Parts: sequence; structure tokens; C-alpha cells
Amino acid sequence: MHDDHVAAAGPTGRATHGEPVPGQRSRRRLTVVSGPSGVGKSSVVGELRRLDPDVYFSVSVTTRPARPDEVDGEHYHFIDRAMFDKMVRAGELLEHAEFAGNCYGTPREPVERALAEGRPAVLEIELQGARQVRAAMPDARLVMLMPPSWEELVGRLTGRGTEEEAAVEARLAEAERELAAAGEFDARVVNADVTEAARQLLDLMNTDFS
Ligand SMILES: Nc1nc2c(ncn2[C@@H]2O[C@H](COP(=O)(O)OP(=O)(O)O)[C@@H](O)[C@H]2O)c(=O)[nH]1
Ligand SMILES: Nc1ncnc2c1ncn2[C@@H]1O[C@H](COP(=O)(O)OP(=O)(O)O)[C@@H](O)[C@H]1O
Repeated sequence: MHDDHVAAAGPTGRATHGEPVPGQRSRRRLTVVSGPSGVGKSSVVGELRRLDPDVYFSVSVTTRPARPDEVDGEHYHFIDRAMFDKMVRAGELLEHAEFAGNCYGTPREPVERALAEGRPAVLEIELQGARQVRAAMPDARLVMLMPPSWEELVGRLTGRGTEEEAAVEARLAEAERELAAAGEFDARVVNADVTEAARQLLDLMNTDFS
């Protein structure tokens, strides 16, 4: 069984599972951040990037078309299905999954290189991928980002305005499945405030559970 921690904010605004010990970061740590579409994963991971520039953030490949504000090679590597299948066959993906009609995967080599260099690495991926990472790399820490409420999640997803109605429906169907699996994760962080959630995530990355 995995450690079970809920990183609720304490009176100091820090996570209550234990204070991080300076200098004792698990340098080889791989952290997986999952959570339903629209919960704020990109927002929180973006804030984490500002808080700790030393962390390596994986850039996934996807067959999903780029949104207008997305930059190839920065948000994702946008590739076609033939290239995706080729990467799967060649074993170039650490994990991969289909989500709401598109394929997503984590390029293996950059993550392994970062960890070998002693850099902590973060993957922002959905549930099936998180399960694959858990099976392949049992030391990885899995964190699920949770919405303050279902209504807030729906509001954020529709308010973002990046998807057509059918894609929103597909994401909400996946969201129910993802939230039902929250108990499988090592920790859950409620994203009520982006900066606070990013701080809690960083605390989790820097703390060894005993
Ligand atoms: N398994 C897996 N999931 C990924 C990967 N990259 C992104 N995802 C997840 O795929 C889902 C859909 O991502 P996206 O199309 O960007 O939509 P959004 O989450 O609504 O912004 C999200 O849960 C992402 O975390 C990956 O490399 N592997
Ligand atoms: N703590 C928060 N409070 C209010 N709105 C938020 C919060 N976190 C994210 N959002 C907004 O919710 C929407 C979805 O966030 P996003 O980071 O794209 O989610 P995800 O990557 O999980 O799909 C965006 O419009 C974002 O600005």
C-alpha cells in the first residue's frame, strides 16, 4: 500500500503532512500530476515552474490539434497518428494513453536523462498514464489535483473556452472516472488557489514520506 497523505493547507499555509527538510530533496524523484480536465493542472504546473526552475517538466507528444495559444515543442509536441504509433512501437514513450479521442505520451529519453542528472522531473498526465508510471517506476510519487467542487470544475472547463461542447462532455465523462480513482494516489491537493496549490505540490516533491 502506498503512503496516504492529503496536503491540506495548515495555519501557516504550508502542507500539513510534514515540513520539507532543506537539502534533503529526493534528487531522483519523479512526480506525476494528474487530475480532471479543467481542474487547473497547467496553471498549477506553470506556477511550479516559476517557483522552482531546477525541475524538469516533461513535454508530451499528442495527436490532438494545437489550440490557438499553444506552441509546438513548448506545450506539446504535436504529431500525427502514424508518428505516434511509430514511437510506441520503438519503445520511445515512457507511458501513453488515449484520452477523449486523442493520443498522448511521454517521451522517455528526456525524463530519464533529467533523473540521471539528479533533476526532479514532473509529468502532467491523465489517469491511465499515471497507472503505467506507477507500475514501471514504483518510486514515483503520484499526486492528484482536485477541484474544490464539481460545479467549480465544470465552470473552469467551460469558462476556459478552448473546447467545443462535445469535447467538454468527453472531458467531463473522463473527469468522473479520474476523481473516482483519487484514492489510488499518494496525495491529493485541492486547487482552490493556484499559488497555494503549487506550493503544496512543491512541498510534496521535497518531502520524503516515511
Ligand atoms: N497519459 C498521458 N496523458 C497526458 C499526456 N500529456 C497530457 N496528458 C493528459 O491528457 C489529458 C488531456 O490533455 P489536453 O488535451 O491538453 O486537455 P486539458 O487537460 O483539458 O487541457 C490531460 O489529463 C493531460 O494531463 C501524456 O504524455 N500522457
Ligand atoms: N485555482 C483556480 N481558481 C480559479 N480558476 C482557475 C484556478 N486554476 C485554474 N483556473 C482556470 O481554470 C481553467 C482550467 O485550467 P487549466 O490549467 O487549463 O486546467 P487543466 O490543465 O487541468 O485542464 C483555466 O481557465 C484557468 O485559468
